Amino acid sequence: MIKRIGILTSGGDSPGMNAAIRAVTRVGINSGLEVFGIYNGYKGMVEGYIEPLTKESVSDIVNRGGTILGSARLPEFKDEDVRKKAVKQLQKRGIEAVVVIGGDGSYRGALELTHMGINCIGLPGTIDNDITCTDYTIGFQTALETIVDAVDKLKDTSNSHHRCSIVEVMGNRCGDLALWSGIATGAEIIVTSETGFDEQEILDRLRDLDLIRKKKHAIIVISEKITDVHQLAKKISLNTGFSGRATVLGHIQRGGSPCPFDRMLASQMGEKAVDLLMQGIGGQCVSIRENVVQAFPIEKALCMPAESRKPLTNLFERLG
Ligand SMILES: Nc1ncnc2c1ncn2[C@@H]1O[C@H](COP(=O)(O)OP(=O)(O)O)[C@@H](O)[C@H]1O
Ligand SMILES: O=P(O)(O)OC[C@H]1O[C@](O)(COP(=O)(O)O)[C@@H](O)[C@@H]1O
Ligand SMILES: [Mg+2]
Repeated sequence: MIKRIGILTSGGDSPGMNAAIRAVTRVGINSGLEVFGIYNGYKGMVEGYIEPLTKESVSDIVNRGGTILGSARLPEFKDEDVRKKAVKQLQKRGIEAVVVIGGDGSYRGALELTHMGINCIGLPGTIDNDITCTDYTIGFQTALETIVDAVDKLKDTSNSHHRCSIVEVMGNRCGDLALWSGIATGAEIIVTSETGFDEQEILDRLRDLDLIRKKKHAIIVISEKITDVHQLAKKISLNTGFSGRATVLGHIQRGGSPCPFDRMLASQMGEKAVDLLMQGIGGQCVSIRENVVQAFPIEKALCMPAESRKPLTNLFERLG
């Protein structure tokens, strides 16, 4: 039976990571384990920035955004020699297993560590919702709320000025934040890597919305890394009846108090991670599928093709 586990947060932070840290710590301690916080992701693991966590040290964080453990990206962790240093740091402290809260990159690190004898369980902490084996990642719903709030506000001012507002949202090649928020705010156009980007089609559609549909404003929600939204705004001003304005929401989407759904998800997933480690299981990640929190092999999770969002794209078109 294991006695000591570690916990870390890695990659881009997400609201709900703290709730997951709290759940792993409290469930772990209540199950007779000693729990160690590993600071700044894999960087802290390599450097030995590791300290014990107590029930008290995770008090009052269930509602806080960010991560009390800090997060970092350490590309060198792909190097086996660097990982060996990390394993030594864990062994020195008798830490036999680790809960890794992060996205797909962090999962790769967790799998490598498991292969090196440190059982790891991954929890999906990312706003992007780009972990295919889970219906929702911890932080996605909160980020969605932030985006919806921002778009609602932009809608007001766009309406007053006969404007087209382009709102660029995060997602790192996953269009879920754009698609969900576009539907929830009644946007006129949604652009993701799945829908594709055709500038001419967008300009034609905006002219139609202006001249035929007599719309007072238009909202375009677009995923990051698709086009230069400021240039697009200029083209809209030049070629349609709307004046174009672009807003890049940026890191504001990553902050804020987690919504109840994310707090619940983080708590349930944290509990599951501890239970798995106590059964001697590693190399798995926790997911929620059709409302059931369950384990899934990381190896499979990393090569699972993204589910088509066609049904939601169709819904969006039928709502137009
Ligand atoms: N192939 C890999 N092998 C080992 N560690 C990795 C690998 N890919 C990523 N990592 C580690 O995970 C960290 C976070 O990955 P990243 O892709 O930036 O964020 P996320 O986990 O949120 O997707 C990286 O900085 C690196 O330390
Ligand atoms: O914080 P950075 O380094 O600017 O990275 C921005 C990226 O991180 C994210 O916010 C979250 O991505 P990960 O969860 O995979 O780290 C992406 O949506 C975005 O592309
Ligand atoms: Mg990622």
